[in-house]
Amino acid sequence: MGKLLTIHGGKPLQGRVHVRGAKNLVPKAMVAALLGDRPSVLRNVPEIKDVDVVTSLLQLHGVKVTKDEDTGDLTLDPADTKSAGSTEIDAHAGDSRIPILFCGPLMHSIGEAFIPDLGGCKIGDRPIDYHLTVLRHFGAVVEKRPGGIHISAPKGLHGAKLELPYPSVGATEQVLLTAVRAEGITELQGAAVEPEIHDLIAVLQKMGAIITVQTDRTIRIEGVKTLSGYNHRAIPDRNESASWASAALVTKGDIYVEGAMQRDLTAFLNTYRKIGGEFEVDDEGIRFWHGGGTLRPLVLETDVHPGFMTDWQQPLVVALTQAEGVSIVHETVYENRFGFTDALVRMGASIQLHRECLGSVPCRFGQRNFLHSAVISGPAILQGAQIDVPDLRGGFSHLIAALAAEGTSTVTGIEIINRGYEKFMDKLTGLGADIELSETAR
Ligand SMILES: CC(=O)N[C@H]1[C@@H](OP(=O)(O)OP(=O)(O)OC[C@H]2O[C@@H](n3ccc(=O)[nH]c3=O)[C@H](O)[C@@H]2O)O[C@H](CO)[C@@H](O)[C@@H]1O
Ligand SMILES: C=C(OP(=O)(O)O)C(=O)O
Repeated sequence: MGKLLTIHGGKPLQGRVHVRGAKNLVPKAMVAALLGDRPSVLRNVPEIKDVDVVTSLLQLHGVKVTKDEDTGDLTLDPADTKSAGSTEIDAHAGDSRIPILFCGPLMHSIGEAFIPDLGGCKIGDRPIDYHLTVLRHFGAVVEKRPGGIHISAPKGLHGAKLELPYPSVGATEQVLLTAVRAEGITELQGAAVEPEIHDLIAVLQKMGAIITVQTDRTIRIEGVKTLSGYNHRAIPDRNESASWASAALVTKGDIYVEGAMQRDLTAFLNTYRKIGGEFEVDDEGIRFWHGGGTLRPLVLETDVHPGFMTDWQQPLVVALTQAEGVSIVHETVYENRFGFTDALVRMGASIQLHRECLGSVPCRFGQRNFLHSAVISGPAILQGAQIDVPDLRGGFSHLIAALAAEGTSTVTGIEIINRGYEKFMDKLTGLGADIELSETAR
């Protein structure tokens, strides 16, 4: 049995939501706890599926994970870390990309790791070649096994001079989580510098790591023999914050996002202002609202930090369907992140996809036959439709389109949205959305 969400559109979302720790940091900080010789405490942990998946994987490896029922804080005790069977690991890996980050910590603590084939959003091919290349440079031996890879370090792990072909977030985290306890110095050039990476570095520094971040995307790590635990409050989820901001714009609403942090949303806020969204920042969060009148079209390119984050793109495209005129969006991070626009077109949006790079940000997809640029003409009157959620952000985007549409929409596959949006149904109801949940035979 699956869930069917019925959405009666046309009501502005109004009120307050609380955004907690970032999906793109919390599970990684949980993995970092494996590197310590003492328990760690992680605060501001959201109730999302990716946290459940990592909790199960850590428990399978002998890590004691205890949740404080009042605060939700997690205590992670790695004292009894052990190997786990590949079949069990596979069964618990879920739809997440985090298992690949267990490589370094498990090799340091038990000498080997089985990494299942990864989940995550199907928004491109998402290879793990950078991860495997850097791990081999550290001295790891990688073997393909049914359902995943086995990785070991028979001669130990040593520091390395590394350069990423593209500033991959995951591969940068792979380097950090491996280099901190490798013997000697690691220098990584071409590193990703997203706020979640800085927060992971803060976690590792609390544990005793020595990490320097230079202004030219170079990260230098001096390996240490042992690390202790940490006590850390995770940075708030900037991607969830941006999603609620887009929801306010699309539904002509007014949403105060408690926990939203201006510093990590600079590029988003600039774009929001240019298209006609209003916002007001205070110490606890940011209020986002539709400023009245018509929204303005925009030329936008996604990019690595400090550029416009790819995970903000999908909800913002829904807002651009409501702008008066032609907008152009060039997606340069993932080759296949516009699949969700099919449903928007069925709802009445005018969106054409192109293989060419419609922009100037250097992009790996231009000559490779990927529909990675979108031309959006608005404003469109959206109509309710039947929708099956394709991926996390695409799913949230469909929800806000349906909430703004005339008539009723029915949405299946909403479970995916739990990967990154804590209690999104409760939050939508609290904002006045007219929605009902029922069971379907799917
Ligand atoms: C759990 C998590 O934190 N997910 C985020 C993380 O994903 P993730 O860490 O998977 O994203 P990456 O930054 O690694 O990917 C960026 C690009 O590099 C490519 N690539 C990556 C690794 C590799 O070995 N080979 C390769 O070619 C990918 O296919 C993609 O085109 O950063 C992305 C970019 O900010 C975000 O959209 C995701 O929300
Ligand atoms: C692409 C995303 O996540 P993941 O890397 O977990 O699939 C996302 O959060 O939008």
